[in-house]
Amino acid sequence: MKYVIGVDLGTSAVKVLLLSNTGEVCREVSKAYPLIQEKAGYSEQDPEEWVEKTKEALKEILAGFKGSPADIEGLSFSGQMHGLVLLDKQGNVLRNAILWNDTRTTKQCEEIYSMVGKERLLEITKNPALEGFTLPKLLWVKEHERELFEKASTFLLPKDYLRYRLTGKIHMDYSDAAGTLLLDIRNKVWRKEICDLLQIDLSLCPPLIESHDFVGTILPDIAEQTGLPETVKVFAGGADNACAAIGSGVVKNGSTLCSIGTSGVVLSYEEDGSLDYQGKVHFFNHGKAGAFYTMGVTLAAGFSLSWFKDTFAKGEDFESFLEGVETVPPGAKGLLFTPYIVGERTPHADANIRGSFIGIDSSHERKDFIRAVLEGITFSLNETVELFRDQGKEVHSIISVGGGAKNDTWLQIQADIFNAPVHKLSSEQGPGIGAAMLAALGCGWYSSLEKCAEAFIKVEKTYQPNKKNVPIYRDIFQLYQAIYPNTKDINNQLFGYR
Ligand SMILES: Nc1ncnc2c1ncn2[C@@H]1O[C@H](COP(=O)(O)OP(=O)(O)O)[C@@H](O)[C@H]1O
Ligand SMILES: O=C(CO)[C@@H](O)[C@H](O)COP(=O)(O)O
Repeated sequence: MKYVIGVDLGTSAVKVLLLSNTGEVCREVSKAYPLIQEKAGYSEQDPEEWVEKTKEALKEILAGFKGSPADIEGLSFSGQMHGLVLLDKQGNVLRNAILWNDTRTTKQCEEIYSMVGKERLLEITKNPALEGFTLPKLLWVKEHERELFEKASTFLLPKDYLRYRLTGKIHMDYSDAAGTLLLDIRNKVWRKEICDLLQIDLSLCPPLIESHDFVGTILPDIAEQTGLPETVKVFAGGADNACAAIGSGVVKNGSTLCSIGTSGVVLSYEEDGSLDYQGKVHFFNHGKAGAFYTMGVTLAAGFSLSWFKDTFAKGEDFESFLEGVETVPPGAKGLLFTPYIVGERTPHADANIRGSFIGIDSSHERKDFIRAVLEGITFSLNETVELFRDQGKEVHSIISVGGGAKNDTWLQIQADIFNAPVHKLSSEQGPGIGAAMLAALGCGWYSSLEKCAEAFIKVEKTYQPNKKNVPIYRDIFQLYQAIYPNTKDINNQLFGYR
């Protein structure tokens, strides 16, 4: 038996999976790290934490592994997207990473539009300027931390930095580079035109590679610290959403994915880069070479639930926290929640908007609030499902992955609100499985990701939409949609008090 490892560098934790060549998940270890939120709108992490926690997780995987370490052939990565890691000439980290859910860069997004032009930006990158993307973060550091910026020799995204520390090699793969706003996504080159207009030195952009490309073997000291053999081949890996697509079999036309991690995304496969969504949804390179995907993003999906738990039920585990939500009727007895607790992306690209509970009644109990949070997150994701349907995409069924796919009631709520069967896979770790599949492809075990998907991906259970609940949720969704326009102005006025 041969094995591969998938490392998913998430926002809440790094999750390391060991899979056999038949796609069985043999070992799984997760190590959490904190967010650093210095003020409202800021979100950072210390890259050293990613490295330390990954080494700990790998060591634990190896310690409990019954087979021979020499049979572990390959390793690849999936990573939270967009986060800016700045390195100096010696490869040292210059500051904390500024993450995808950090929204301090509204001014820099305006600067991008005024220097590059909205139309031109869309033409090259197929995406609008959003606070979460990497280029606005680079501009923020250039403006606010000039001295530090001048020391920068290259920038990386989170999993690229981790790969660099494990192999000593500096690269970025296309699926993650697509989220920087510097990549011409159809021609797969860094765009000098954007760099020049914004006075960013093109040499800051690292060499580009495909997600399944071989990068090198792991460094001897990493092998020694983790127990991995020095022969393990490392492959580039991809953006976590591209990897979640691979790990759920979204590698061909007509398949849709819902991934609920810290963020939440609804994602659809695109064969080529020709369709024009006018920037209403994100449009990125897939981890499958030559393909693309479109997706809408809820900034605080799982994060809304964990925020509510940590604030009002600190220390409780998710299982006991979610107990009883299945007894609350759809609509949480007239209680609605919007998950805009760190701003929003799809369909409202608005860094200032904040969340609401609407309809609080003295009869409401804790479980009603929790149900309202689950429903609100799902309504937000349904905005993207509806956007896809409006563009003529058929959403026949949806594969659900990520931490949010651990709970039965939530999966049923997804089927009822999306009005489509929802498939739960044998492992909810879509991004980690996708990373392992890239390693399996790189090792030459399979001739294509499609062939690998046939072996690695198994549907465990399907949740059919409940005929009674679908029309109830359809009506409540319209009320949910009315909250954004009615709270936008109030939130703008509250901004100064945050
Ligand atoms: N048992 C559970 N039931 C429902 N949701 C859960 C459960 N455990 C974790 N989650 C949700 O999953 C999220 C983490 O998912 P994960 O895919 O690990 O995120 P990330 O990749 O961003 O680190 C948490 O924020 C939480 O809301
Ligand atoms: O910003 C995006 C996608 O554009 C996020 O989806 C990040 O990629 C973080 O992912 P999770 O940690 O929530 O999986």
